[in-house]
Amino acid sequence: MQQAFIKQSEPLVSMAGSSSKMTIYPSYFLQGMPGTAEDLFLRKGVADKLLAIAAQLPEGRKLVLIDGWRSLETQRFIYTQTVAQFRKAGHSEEKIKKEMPGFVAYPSTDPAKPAPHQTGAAIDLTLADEKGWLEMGTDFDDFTEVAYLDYYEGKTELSPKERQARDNRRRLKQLMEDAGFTHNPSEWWHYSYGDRSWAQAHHETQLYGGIVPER
Ligand SMILES: C[C@@H](N)C(=O)N[C@H](C)C(=O)O
Ligand SMILES: [Zn+2]
Repeated sequence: MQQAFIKQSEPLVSMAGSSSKMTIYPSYFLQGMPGTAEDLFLRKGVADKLLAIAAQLPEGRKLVLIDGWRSLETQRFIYTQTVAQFRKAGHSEEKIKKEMPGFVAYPSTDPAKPAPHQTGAAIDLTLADEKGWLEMGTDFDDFTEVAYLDYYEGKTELSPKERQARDNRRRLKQLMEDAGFTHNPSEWWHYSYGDRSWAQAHHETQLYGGIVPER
């Protein structure tokens, strides 16, 4: 029997031009991936939370939204491409199996067990100021341990650039967690509100299921 997600009827809304303190950088569209659009969509409730975070940012600071709702086609493409990259880099099949769930979720055709971005409740994002994206220590989608959210925590010998990255990751985490989002320990850029990992972290019921309009 299909699980009833209590906010499943909530619409996806466009984030393009939604706030002067928020920009979109639809990375997968810009990389020419299949199933992408030159816009970024999120569940209305998730979008409202991000708009509230953006509104409280200091002058000159912005949120940069990199990816939100993701089609099955795009999730499949990223998954397949990343497995191929890991194999090319010489990673063992055991290492790939262990690391993939943290870096790229398995593409699901079951709306009751969706990959996080298929729900429209997961967001990849960063912070920017007048000079550009803030230092975070790695690029977006750098699938190495340096991207782990806590990578710089507990390290005593940090360069000035690494200290900046640690502090900026902390800033983003604080903003997101204060608004009720949950983080992905493997990726400093990935947060969610209302999907399965959020439900597990908050001892709540998952609010949103997948939106899988494709074959
Ligand atoms: C692919 C990356 N940007 C991402 O979103 N990873 C998480 C784990 C996902 O695919 O849900
Ligand atoms: Zn993500």
